[in-house]
Amino acid sequence: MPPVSNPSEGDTRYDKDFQRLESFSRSLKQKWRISVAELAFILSFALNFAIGKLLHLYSDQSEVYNYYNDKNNIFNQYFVKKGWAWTTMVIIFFYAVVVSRRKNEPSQRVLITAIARYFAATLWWALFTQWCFGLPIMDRVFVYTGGRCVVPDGKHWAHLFEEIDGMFHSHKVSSFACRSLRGSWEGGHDPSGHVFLLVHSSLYLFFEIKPYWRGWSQFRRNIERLRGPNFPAKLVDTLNTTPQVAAIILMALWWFMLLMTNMYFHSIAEKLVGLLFGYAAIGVVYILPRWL
Ligand SMILES: CCCCCCCCCCCCCCCC(=O)SCCNC(=O)CCNC(=O)[C@H](O)C(C)(C)COP(=O)(O)OP(=O)(O)OC[C@H]1O[C@@H](n2cnc3c(N)ncnc32)[C@H](O)[C@@H]1OP(=O)(O)O
Repeated sequence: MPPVSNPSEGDTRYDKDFQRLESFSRSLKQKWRISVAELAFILSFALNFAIGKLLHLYSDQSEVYNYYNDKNNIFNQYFVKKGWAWTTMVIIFFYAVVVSRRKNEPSQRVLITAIARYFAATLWWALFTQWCFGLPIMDRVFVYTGGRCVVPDGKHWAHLFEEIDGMFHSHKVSSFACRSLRGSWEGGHDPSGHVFLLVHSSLYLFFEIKPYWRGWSQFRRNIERLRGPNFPAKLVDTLNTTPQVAAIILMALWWFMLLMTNMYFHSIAEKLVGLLFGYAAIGVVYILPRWL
């Protein structure tokens, strides 16, 4: 029979651990102005990176190269590749519910600050992945480090391409345009757009929904209400009382897709650069103001 521990001894140990955790949480808040939950979520992307690498190294090849890291998989093509549109839809839905539930309180201030933060996050996403006074930042990093778009036939775009050894090279077209021309993106350091987008979007959603979070037990109660008949009506009801559910589902998908990217695509350095750019704007928008 296993030894039975004295319950009061267990309680004391539990109390001590709890006190330690509380004092860690206090000092984290005082020194770094972030909570344990925020730190855990921020670090979860580094953990994702480590798990992806370990799976890549130690799993069976058939598990590493699976449906979810095929470029044409549904989640990549319809979700990640349109990732900011999904994030936008979820946040609009979230604030629509929040505002509709604040019956007697004015919502103007809440909305104005939420819209300002949304535009700041959108601006950073656009500058990094779409356009930054010409090439987006991720493509600029690539061409500044010696990268080129190489196509077999670039005669029609002579002002953009230079012919070298029968192939056409350009450092003026974006990765998106290069892909459309069926060219290859060669040389240079190519920061991972996927890592950036998935981290940036998850952190943005996390920091937006966090002030409205009522704890896991409330969340569990609302989810448990989904059981039984008439699921669609109950789902609508749950989304109305707990709009965080929509954001959490999207964040779970982003975490999973990030794991696939970490398992299969890009070099370690390229993923780390994507991760740092993903952290950057969120740090400026949500954490930096706490020091002002
Ligand atoms: C309160 C709030 C109020 C709000 C009030 C709003 C008011 C309303 C105003 C509206 C204001 C407008 C706001 C804009 C509204 C939008 O949001 S509309 C815009 C919609 N567009 C999007 O969302 C686009 C999102 N996509 C992107 O940003 C870029 O495509 C990406 C994903 C960053 C590009 O990354 P990339 O260069 O493909 O990434 P990279 O990691 O380098 O990948 C390399 C390769 O590996 C593959 N790969 C990497 N990881 C994976 C993986 N996990 N699985 C499979 N393949 C993978 C990639 O597919 C890629 O392959 P190729 O496609 O090149 O063959």
